[in-house]
Amino acid sequence: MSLWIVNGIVWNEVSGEAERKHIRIENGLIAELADGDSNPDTAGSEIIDAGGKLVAPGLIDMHVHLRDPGFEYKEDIASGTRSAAKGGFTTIACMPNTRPVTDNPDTVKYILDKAKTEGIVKVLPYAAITKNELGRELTDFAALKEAGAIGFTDDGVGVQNAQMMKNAMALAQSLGMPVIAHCEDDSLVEGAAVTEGKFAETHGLKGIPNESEAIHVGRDVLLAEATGVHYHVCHVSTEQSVRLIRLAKSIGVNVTAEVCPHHLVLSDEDIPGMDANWKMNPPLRTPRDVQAVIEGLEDGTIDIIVTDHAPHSTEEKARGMQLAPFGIVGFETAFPLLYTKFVRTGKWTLGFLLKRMTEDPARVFGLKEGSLAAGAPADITIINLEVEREVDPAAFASKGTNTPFGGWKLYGWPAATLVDGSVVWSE
Ligand SMILES: NC(=O)N[C@@H](CC(=O)O)C(=O)O
Ligand SMILES: [Zn+2]
Ligand SMILES: [Zn+2]
Repeated sequence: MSLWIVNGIVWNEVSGEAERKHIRIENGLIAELADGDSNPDTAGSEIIDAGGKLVAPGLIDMHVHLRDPGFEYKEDIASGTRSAAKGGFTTIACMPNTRPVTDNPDTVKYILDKAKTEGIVKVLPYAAITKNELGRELTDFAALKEAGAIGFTDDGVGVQNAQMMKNAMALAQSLGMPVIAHCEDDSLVEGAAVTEGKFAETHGLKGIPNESEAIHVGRDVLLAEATGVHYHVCHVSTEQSVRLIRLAKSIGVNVTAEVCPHHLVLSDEDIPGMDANWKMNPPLRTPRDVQAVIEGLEDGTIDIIVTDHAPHSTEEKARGMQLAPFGIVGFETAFPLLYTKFVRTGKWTLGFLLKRMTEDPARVFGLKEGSLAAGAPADITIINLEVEREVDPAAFASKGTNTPFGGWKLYGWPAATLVDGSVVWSE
């Protein structure tokens, strides 16, 4: 049976304007975008009336933590994909810092199987670069690719040894797979919880310096140049990293990069006190860094936006700034935050924001999703741009409530999410 989404507002990249359209879906694929003034023949079809809401390609998040297997008290594939769908995401790529670490084909298969039975959005697993993410021994890249892994990363920790990273890149390159890097030199961090900057100074804390991230970016773009691999930088947070990626791109290195909403809207000077809901890795940086990552995203140095959704339990986060684990949840605030802070204020067009969360991640990782073109999978998010609501962590679909954005008043709330033409979530 066909499905019509009528009276939706669709962003037209060519004209740079929003237009009213009716969308026909057949067999889980986009079949047709009809003019909003036309009167389509919907007889015998199912109909969703978007009622003037935005109809966007389903959002794509290439950096998330589903915590399954092993840390299901923080999140699992059922709760994590529900949280994603509620945030408007239809494809998510999950990190391998699970228990066991996703460093073996069985764990990749477990994630894919469970996503099929209990997940409600598309789940793409990454596999670890090194066994147990310990940085000592490479995993079996060929077997992990065969099992369904889409790339290799030790997210959560940096690969400390340059030769290990070079070997990983050469092997990934030979298999046509990307290497995705959490950039952090352990010797420069040593137990610090927040960035070097005003907050650390005021509270007499040791800070995490910008170089701890950028030194890996610099090393790795050289190794990417030498090996030719597609090298993707995780959660860019510093001015120095942006500068290095910009230079590497200018000389043709095959490098791409991502940034998180929190690094675009918050600096260390916004941290209200010793509250671990403001603790994540990389940490909130200085206002100067925030400006640099915004500019990097705007000029294309940074390709995509990801949430780095990193749920932890209330008990873990209650251990305080110094002892609590790093990470904040992100699915259910990402779009409203960026829409409210950058689009409603006139800094970005709606098209710019949508592209960085749909078409660009699809391009960078070679996915067929991320577009409303005829023939594309009917992964769709219907978003209410006009209603203001308060962020209520207690109402999250995620098991995690660890967010610094509780109580923020935002616009741009998803109203319904479709995957392959089926409604998987609606308010
Ligand atoms: N970002 C975080 O602060 N934490 C992530 C790890 C990571 O993304 O490096 C986690 O797994 O909790
Ligand atoms: Zn990371
Ligand atoms: Zn992460």
